[in-house]
Amino acid sequence: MKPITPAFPATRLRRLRRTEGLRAMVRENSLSPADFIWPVFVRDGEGVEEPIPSMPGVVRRSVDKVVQAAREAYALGIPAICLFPYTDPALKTKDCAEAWNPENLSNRATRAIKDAVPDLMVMTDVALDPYNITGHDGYMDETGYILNDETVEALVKQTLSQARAGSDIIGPSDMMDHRIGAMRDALEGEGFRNVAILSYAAKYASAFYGPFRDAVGASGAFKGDKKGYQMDPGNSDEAMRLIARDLSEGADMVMIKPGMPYLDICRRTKDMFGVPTFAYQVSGEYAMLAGAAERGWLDHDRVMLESLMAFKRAGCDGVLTYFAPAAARVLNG
Ligand SMILES: NCc1[nH]cc(CCC(=O)O)c1CC(=O)O
Repeated sequence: MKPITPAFPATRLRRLRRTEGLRAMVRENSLSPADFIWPVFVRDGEGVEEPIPSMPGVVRRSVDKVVQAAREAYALGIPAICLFPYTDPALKTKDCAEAWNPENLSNRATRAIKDAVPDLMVMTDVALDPYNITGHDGYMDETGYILNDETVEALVKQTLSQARAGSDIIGPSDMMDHRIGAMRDALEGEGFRNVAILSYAAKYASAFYGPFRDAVGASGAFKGDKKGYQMDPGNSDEAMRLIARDLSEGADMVMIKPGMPYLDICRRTKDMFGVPTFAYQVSGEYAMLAGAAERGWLDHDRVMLESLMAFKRAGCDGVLTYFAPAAARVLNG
């Protein structure tokens, strides 16, 4: 694009900024509740909503409360909810078998939501960390290396158990090589032709996940970092290779994560591939904004909407955000 800008005063760019009406007419991007996927933390019990101190305004919900949240999301026009289980430490094992237990929290919540609000899309997370005694996303050998192919086998079992429970969208967040191809084959093999995969394709080894690890109870046992499988924050070309690879293995949509510090990657992805592109505004991003707003240092609703608009401007079709219900409420007036 080559803008034509005659000399002043023929051009006064402020003319179109004068009133709200003019600004609305020429606004290039818009936000709507349909842009959001709402990540929700699930725990056991009944009637429970337990605050997460590092994420002001976010709670862990028992399954009945998750169903209530799902009804609320649907009424607000949010198309999808994404489930993250807080697993009882007693259920964490070396083989992570709870990950594919048909009766695990994630599967119970999926069935309950699909039963109560069938038109709300349920997205489920594939990775071993909520079930792993090490807190890592995959199996570890004696040297501390995260094993790829053995982990992919487990992820396939987890994927199938989520599909059987009724998950509409599988979200692999593990960053193992070839998991998308393996999951796609397994889904086709079991007749789950229309289960979509939203791949966490470019997921960085980020310090912004801290509050999330508290929220799912993965912080305790976790030692070290995830740099051996998640991406180096210095890389951008590698993100394009990962996205190309995941698309070629059968991902329907791709995600960049975290969001705000990686908007350049979102834009590159959209320009290069033109596929449905999502970003995850992660727990640490939420904590920065919500925490500052709580102290009165930032205007909560304004920074929320501005940060979400940035994703649309960067080319994203949608964003996973803990602000989803609050933003939808503001947008719906
Ligand atoms: N598979 C783990 C997973 N899935 C989503 C998040 C982070 C989400 C957030 O911070 O909001 C993480 C954390 C991690 O990789 O350690």
